[in-house]
Amino acid sequence: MTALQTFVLPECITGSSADKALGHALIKAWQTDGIFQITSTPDQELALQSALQASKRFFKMPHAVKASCLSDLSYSGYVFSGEEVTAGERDNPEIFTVCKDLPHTSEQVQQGWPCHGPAPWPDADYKSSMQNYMDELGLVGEKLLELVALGLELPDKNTLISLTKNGWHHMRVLRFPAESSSTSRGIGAHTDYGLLVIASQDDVGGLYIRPPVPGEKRNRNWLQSESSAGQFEHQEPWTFVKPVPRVFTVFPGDILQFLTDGLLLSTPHKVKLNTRERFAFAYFHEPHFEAVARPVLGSERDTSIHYGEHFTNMFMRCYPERTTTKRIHRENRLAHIERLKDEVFRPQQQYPN
Ligand SMILES: O=C(O)CCC(=O)C(=O)O
Ligand SMILES: [Fe+2]
Repeated sequence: MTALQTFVLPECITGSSADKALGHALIKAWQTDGIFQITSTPDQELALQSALQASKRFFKMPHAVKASCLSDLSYSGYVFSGEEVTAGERDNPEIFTVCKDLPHTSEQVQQGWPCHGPAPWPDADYKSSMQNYMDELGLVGEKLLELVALGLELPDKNTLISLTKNGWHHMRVLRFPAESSSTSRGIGAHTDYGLLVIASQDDVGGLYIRPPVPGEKRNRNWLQSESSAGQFEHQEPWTFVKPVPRVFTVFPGDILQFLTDGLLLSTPHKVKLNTRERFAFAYFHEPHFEAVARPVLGSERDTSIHYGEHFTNMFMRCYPERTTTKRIHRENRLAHIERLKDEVFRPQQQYPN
């Protein structure tokens, strides 16, 4: 394939004909390539470089210090190389995950909601550089969702961002070791769980994505019985995502596939190790924990995904042995999800007239 298509985001989205044309172009790029690039602004680039330097400092810390950045309340924190498994095989990056950073005093943490808690930062400097970068990407995510709504010709350009107010956005910072004589596996083929994946990488290279293939059946990864982990791993086509300075790459996650009834597909991707260590960021722009997503296209409009349940299921599936998962089981924290779903789906009370 030639270079990926690259777009520049406008200052703000008004719904103008230029915005609509851009929205259509983004949709078309995803439907043909599975991914596109966005040119970053100088502020975004500064935030990225600061987060990258801070992350390199973090990963150089002694293993015991990194391993102590762990929480049994939230999935934020350190993931050691080999802890994550995709389709039964160990993946090789070490990772720092940042989920919503909620103080012990917040209502949901006090009540014991699953996945809710403070992020176990190694220090204040790492926290501020990561939060600053995530805030920049949050603005990119919101603009993209407005453009996507316009590109899908939804009657209201706010349809998708109505799901993401106080969204459960999260981020993975990944350090991949250089390949060795025993392995070149980075991460096995998978799809990501949410609406949008906004990724950036250094100059080393290793990410591959699978473009849409006409007639190919794609799994619905949000269903227990249709995990996309490991699918197509050894089957072409895969597109190498060439490192390009000063761009983000963007592709759809599972929830966008669900919302669009498969018009947009959650892009499968995998990572191969290279001859040098590699750093990458994967930012996930997500619905609010309590949001209920229903398809905006297609004939299945009355099906739904409760986002908090989906996130919790996916992380429990990914980290069955993590202390966070064990505490969810031990304290029956899933009962909170059941209660939230009951509140949404309980039939309206009938009053005699
Ligand atoms: O290494 C990358 O570029 C992507 C990482 C990834 O797929 C993930 O963290 O889910
Ligand atoms: Fe991923």
